[in-house]
Amino acid sequence: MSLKLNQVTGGYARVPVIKDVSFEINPSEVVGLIGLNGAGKSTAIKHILGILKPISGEITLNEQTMAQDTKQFKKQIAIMPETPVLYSELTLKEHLEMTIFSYDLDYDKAFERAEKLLEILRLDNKLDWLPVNFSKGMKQKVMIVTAFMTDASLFIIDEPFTGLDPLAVEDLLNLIAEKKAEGKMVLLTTHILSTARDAIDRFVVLNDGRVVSNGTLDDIKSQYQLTDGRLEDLYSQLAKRG
Ligand SMILES: Nc1ncnc2c1ncn2[C@@H]1O[C@H](COP(=O)(O)OP(=O)(O)OP(=O)(O)O)[C@@H](O)[C@H]1O
Repeated sequence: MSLKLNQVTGGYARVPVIKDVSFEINPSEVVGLIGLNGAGKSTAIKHILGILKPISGEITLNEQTMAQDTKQFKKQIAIMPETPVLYSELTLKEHLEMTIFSYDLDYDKAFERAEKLLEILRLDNKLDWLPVNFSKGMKQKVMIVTAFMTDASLFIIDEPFTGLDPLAVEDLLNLIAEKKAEGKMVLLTTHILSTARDAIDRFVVLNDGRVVSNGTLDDIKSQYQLTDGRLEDLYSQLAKRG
């Protein structure tokens, strides 16, 4: 089981935004995709999800490309998007059911998993609520539930920490650790390195659409000579390198 990006160049309307991007994620690995605003993180994710097609290069998940079996490929990926995607006319329960149907999950087992997640995230008495009733953080929590109730092999979690309260951040970090222990792969993008650093096994640093580093925290610290241990200082170095 692995996700592999092999020399992927791609972008919008055939204008390259990510260039020659290669990295992989292995089972039980949490990879942090990091970089400045506009570095190409979301664009890379859109290629993995098949929303954008590479101009060149290849993406495989568990040795298969999306073109080989689109439905199977997509079923193996769960996404917690940066901006929650909720349907205004569907209740929380109906969102859970939509996930069950789109991932072809066993209804009872998946619903049981979802109920446990709702309890952890303190949303368990809100099954009949509509999105209009949810706060920003609650909407993000719904996205956590719909991602983590699946049996995907790759979990993509895009900038999750900004709208969540400290308890929910801790809950999410615990859920990520659980997935890792189950042998799943996690791709996490965030600017909040102080929160994420202990959860991340390997950092893939993008700058201007290219991978400029791929390594552990210690590798990154030594590459960028972050002597006082502040990982955030990486950003000013990236800005200088432009
Ligand atoms: N829909 C789009 N059409 C054209 N260009 C886009 C589109 N979305 C993003 N871009 C461009 O692609 C580049 C990379 O953007 P991307 O959203 O991938 O960056 P990011 O690393 O995710 O940034 P952030 O940290 O701000 O979320 C930027 O130059 C941006 O202007």
